[in-house]
Formats: sequence, C-alpha cells, structure tokens
Amino acid sequence: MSEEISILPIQSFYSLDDRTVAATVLHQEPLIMKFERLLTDDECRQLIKAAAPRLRDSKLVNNVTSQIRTSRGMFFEEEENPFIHRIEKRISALMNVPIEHAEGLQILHYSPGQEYQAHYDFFGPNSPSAENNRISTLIIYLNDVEAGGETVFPLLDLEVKPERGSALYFEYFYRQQELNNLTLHSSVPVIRGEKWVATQWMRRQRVREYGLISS
Ligand SMILES: O=C(O)CCC(=O)C(=O)O
Ligand SMILES: [Fe+2]
Repeated sequence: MSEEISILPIQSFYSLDDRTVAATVLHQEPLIMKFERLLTDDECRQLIKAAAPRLRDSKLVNNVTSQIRTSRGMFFEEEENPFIHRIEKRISALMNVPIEHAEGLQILHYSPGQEYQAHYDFFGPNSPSAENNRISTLIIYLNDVEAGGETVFPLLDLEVKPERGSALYFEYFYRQQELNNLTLHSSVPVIRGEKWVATQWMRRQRVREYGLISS
C-alpha cells in the first residue's frame, strides 16, 4: 500500500448540515465508497421530474454522440434554484471539495439496452480541460433498477447495484497515475426497468464564479 492521501477522509459516518450519511469502503486505493440515503425518496423523485422534460441524447466531451454512451442526459445550471442548490451544497460537503469546484449536476436516464461503456471521468492529457481536470465523482442512484444497470469497475472486479438515494463515490487525484487509471468504470446495460442517476464531478480548481458569493 502506498502512502497517498485521499481527498475524502475515510469515515464510517459523515455528518452533514442536515443529515448523517453512513459509508462503506469498497476499495482503498483508489478510494471507492458507497453512501446510504444521501437523498430522500422525495428528493430523488423531484430531480427526475425536473430533468425528464429536458433530456437530450448524451454527448461526449468532444460534443459528439456516440455508441459509448447511449443514455440521455441533461445538466442543471449551477445553483439553478434553491432545491438544486441545497443538494449541491450537501454533495460538496460530503465530497470535501468547495462548491466552486463543482460542475453542474448531471442527470442521466437509461432505458432497457442502454449503457455507458468503460471510460474515465478525467480528461486525457491532450484535452484543453485537463488543465483544470476532474478529480472525483459522485454518482447518486435516483431509482431502483429491476435488472441490470450496475456500475462496474472492470479493473477492480467491483460491481455496484443502483439503490434509490444511495451514492457511489470515487476519486482519481493520485500522484501515481496507475491508481487513477484503476477507476475505469461503466454502466452495464439496463435489462428491465429504467435507470436514473445524478452525477457530480469535481474539478481541481474553481469552475464556478458566482458560487463565491452565495453560501
Ligand atoms: O450510470 C452510471 O452508473 C455511471 C455514470 C458515469 O459513469 C458517469 O456519469 O460518468
Ligand atoms: Fe463515469
């Protein structure tokens, strides 16, 4: 085991402003954790309802549609309304990264057969976005999926089943690139039912301007 320091201090419980969240370590390095009941059923339903009419075919970073990600998605504006802002604040407190470093919250919807093939969330060294690269990810499951739709880390032999309100966390800001490379992950095809997730990506440096003024 190397002596790398994680962004998130490892704890069994995280006390946030309005709730305490129980955590399980799924993998130590790179750190991968599962959180229980980060969002209430009601909050999950509210996110789905707000996102549903705004879904578009998912684009990759370079703005092309692709067979790699066949789901549909949307981004909320940063601090779009008090409800979104409350959730963003809870997420950034949990992820231990200031809200100014948070991209807009993304919602993805997968129908049966839809998937997100193995990929990294960080940008490759040739991407202009790599200057202020992503460092960590939180995937919040907004519903229970009847069959399929697990998030899989093929290099770590790890599989996470979606459960409404729970969340999957992983980070890739290690000095050893081999650790970051182990965070390769995919969303395997939904077999029955549908799958809704909210994804929060954090950047190494600030990406928000006006997050500075509101609290
Ligand atoms: O839907 C999932 O389980 C994975 C989503 C994902 O990898 C992403 O949004 O980057
Ligand atoms: Fe991802």
